Amino acid sequence: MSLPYTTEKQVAVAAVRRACVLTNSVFNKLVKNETLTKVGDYAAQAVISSILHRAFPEDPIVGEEDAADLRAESGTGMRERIIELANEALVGELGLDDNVEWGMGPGQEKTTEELLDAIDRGNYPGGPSGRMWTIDPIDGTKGFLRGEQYAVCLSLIVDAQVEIGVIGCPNLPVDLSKPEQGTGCIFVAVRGHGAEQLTLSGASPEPLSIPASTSENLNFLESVEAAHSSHSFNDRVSALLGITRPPIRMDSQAKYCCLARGEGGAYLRMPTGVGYREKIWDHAPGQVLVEEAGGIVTDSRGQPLNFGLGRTLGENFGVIAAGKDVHPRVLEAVQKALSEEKEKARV
Ligand SMILES: Nc1ncnc2c1ncn2[C@@H]1O[C@H](COP(=O)(O)O)[C@@H](O)[C@H]1OP(=O)(O)O
Ligand SMILES: [Mg+2]
Ligand SMILES: [Mg+2]
Ligand SMILES: [Mg+2]
Repeated sequence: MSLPYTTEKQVAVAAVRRACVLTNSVFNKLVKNETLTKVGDYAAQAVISSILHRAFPEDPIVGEEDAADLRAESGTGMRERIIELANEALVGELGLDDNVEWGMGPGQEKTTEELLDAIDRGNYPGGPSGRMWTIDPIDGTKGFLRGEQYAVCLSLIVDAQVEIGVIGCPNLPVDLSKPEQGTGCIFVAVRGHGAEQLTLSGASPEPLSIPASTSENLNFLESVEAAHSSHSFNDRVSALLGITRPPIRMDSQAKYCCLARGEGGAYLRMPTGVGYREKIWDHAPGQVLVEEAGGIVTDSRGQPLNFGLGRTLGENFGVIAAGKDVHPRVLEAVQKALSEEKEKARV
């Protein structure tokens, strides 16, 4: 029997690989010299959306970016730059089995209008039923611009359940403890069929599973940006758990990837203020990856993340991702820290 979603998985990995080549070249050509933010985000969404559309023309897409500003822009050459970069990524030879037999070999150059439309195809509002893809072309834009961690993130959601997650991390060491081994990995999970790490060229799959953990070898993975998740809350939870090791801070869903391969031990993301709603593209690929590596992903109340409510996670409050043995302990400590905060606010 063939594995489910074989074509979807191949197309998704091919799309993420091409987008990673693109974002790498955007960084080297543009970001290093001038701060041209958003070029990589637009171009990568155009590439991934074009590849998905060729393979699955009926599938709707929930993408982070839209092309409204880009259509209105004139005189800066930004739009031309994006079109050129996207076309380079679409037609370039990647030198691997780029699935020509699936109709997925290098594509044809596209017109400006076609690529702007491809970006705008990410405007699907989401919802509880049917198939949809989520794209975060560059997750962790702040990390990308700093030359640190970022991720190209793609998922397939079917009836509100994440079935496939693919996360490309061009700057992530193959092994955090052995930086000399080089950087660049792609993480892939198919629901019910495990999680694996590939090289950036899509080769050498290694199965992933989260090892058992104790407080001694536990430390939190958390955002670099204090505005995106509360560092002080994590410090309190660490203290309650007797964790002495400092947190591992990194941008993007690379945190889910590290967790899935046994680095860190828990990813805790608590909101910093009222009002921000987490986006489905920021968590869908990470959720299936961690679950397929044997972990648990919930919000801070222990509720599953709800991917069927539209473009955001709705009422889900915070995220706790951890191995099976660690998750209940973190959840309990989070509850304790939350009730301490409430108590403090009362007096
Ligand atoms: N106030 C906020 N709270 C939580 N996440 C946020 C907030 N503002 C932006 N984000 C999102 O957090 C993600 C990055 O998380 P991290 O800091 O862990 O790498 C980005 O997708 C970013 O979205 P955006 O790209 O729209 O800025
Ligand atoms: Mg993001
Ligand atoms: Mg993004
Ligand atoms: Mg963004």
